[in-house]
Amino acid sequence: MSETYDFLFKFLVIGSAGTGKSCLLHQFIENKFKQDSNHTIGVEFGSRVVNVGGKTVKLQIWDTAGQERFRSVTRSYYRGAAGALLVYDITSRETYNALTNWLTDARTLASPNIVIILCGNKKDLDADREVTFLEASRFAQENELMFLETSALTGENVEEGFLKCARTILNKIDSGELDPERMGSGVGAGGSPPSPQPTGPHRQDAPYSSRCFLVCGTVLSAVSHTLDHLDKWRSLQPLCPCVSAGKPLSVNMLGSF
Ligand SMILES: Nc1nc2c(ncn2[C@@H]2O[C@H](COP(=O)(O)OP(=O)(O)OP(=O)(O)O)[C@@H](O)[C@H]2O)c(=O)[nH]1
Repeated sequence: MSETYDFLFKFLVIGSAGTGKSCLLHQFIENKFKQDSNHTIGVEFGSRVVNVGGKTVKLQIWDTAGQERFRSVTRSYYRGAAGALLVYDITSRETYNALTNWLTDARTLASPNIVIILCGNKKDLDADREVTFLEASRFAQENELMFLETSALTGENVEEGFLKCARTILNKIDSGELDPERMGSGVGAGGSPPSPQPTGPHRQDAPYSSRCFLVCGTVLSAVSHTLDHLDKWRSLQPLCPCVSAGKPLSVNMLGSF
């Protein structure tokens, strides 16, 4: 059955490795905590239709890997995002200190006007807290971000985070500040999803070349070629026109990297 919605928003979930990005996405989509979450390889994807301010909005959410070695791949998915959850772990000052870099990437590669909500995740681990609510809210204020502390484990504020971001984007559309018709706005009208438009070697107009597979190989080199990992890879495959244009990936090809 096809879904109907008024708008489609492209969202990113960004932040350092281990902050709980995949668990936040899972909690939002499945309404439960993702047990045994592994590091994301490249980019994963989820979507959910929500009602915000009387409108039906489909959120197309890209969960990016936080590990540095995937940074060049994940950066190519920023373009055209309307909103982002910027995640740090309240029990890890290191992940908080990295926020400025993530923010710069989002505003440079997605759009200077991207709507960002800062999420201090693992709120349930208050006893191990390394970052206070007050300092993070100051950081948010100084950088014009919305801010919430969340817990992917208990579900606290997870829905609120995504909805707050969506509501702000809708308000910008209503006020005329954001033109949904503009290319790269990250907003699509009902039934016409904005394409992911990755840049770099995966960009839509890139002809097939060995270089494309080399980049894909960078992702794959981090993993052994078990069927489980092949499934992970397949979640990226439709986004890479180099692969989808008649060059299906096989276990043998994986083995050749
Ligand atoms: N206590 C607690 N643990 C959490 C929470 N969210 C995630 N975790 C744990 O934190 C670890 C990392 O979670 P992930 O969701 O895989 O982290 P990630 O940010 O997606 O990591 P990368 O994919 O490497 O970027 C896992 O062991 C989770 O079980 C939370 O809200 N509370």
